[in-house]
Amino acid sequence: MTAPPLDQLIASIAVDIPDFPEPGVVFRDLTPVFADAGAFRLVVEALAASVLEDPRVAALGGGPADQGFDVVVGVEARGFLLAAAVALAAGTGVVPVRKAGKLPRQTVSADYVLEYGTATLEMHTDSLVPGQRVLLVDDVLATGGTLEAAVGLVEQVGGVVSAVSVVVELPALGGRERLRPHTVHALWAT
Ligand SMILES: O=P(O)(O)OC[C@H]1O[C@H](OP(=O)(O)OP(=O)(O)O)[C@H](O)[C@@H]1O
Ligand SMILES: Nc1ncnc2[nH]cnc12
Repeated sequence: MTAPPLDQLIASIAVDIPDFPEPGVVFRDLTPVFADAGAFRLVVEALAASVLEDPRVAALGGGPADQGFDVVVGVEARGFLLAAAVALAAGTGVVPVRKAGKLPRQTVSADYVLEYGTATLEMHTDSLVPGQRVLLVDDVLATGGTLEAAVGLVEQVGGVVSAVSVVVELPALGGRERLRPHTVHALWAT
């Protein structure tokens, strides 16, 4: 039996929760995907390969062995589950974008609106080397408010976003358009 395509595998394991965390929101719960050893490995490997496999960003590469990014940046909290694993698979380090008040040294910060609320993200000002190429990772791209804020922080501290990679994109909410001109990779769109 052949394995299903990755988007079908993710779709078959993820769970939709209507009206969570507020009425009208369909929450895409990916925790069962992360809990499945085989699916988690495939997801992590696909995210790590996402820049390399995209001809649009081939120009960013430094040679055949170059994967198109130097470091992985992950967004608290669910993005952390992915970012550390992707960095390990890619052989890079990992840098956190955190919710407000968690980082101990000098930070840049950005307020933002997401599908079901508002929040503030922060990043250490010295967390990236100027010019360092970043793969920005999160679990869900909904309105794009979170990742737009994270892109802004990466750029403020001198990073260059190679691509934004997520497990699931909700295209009806327009996040991809909001992140233009940055390249967005999604393993599943629903
Ligand atoms: O595209 P958007 O509309 O901005 O929504 C996407 C964001 O929402 C979720 O995070 P949440 O703020 O719920 O935090 P969590 O990871 O701590 O659960 C998700 O992990 C993304 O970061
Ligand atoms: N519909 C949704 N499901 C899961 N996480 C989200 N983050 C923002 N919108 C979401």
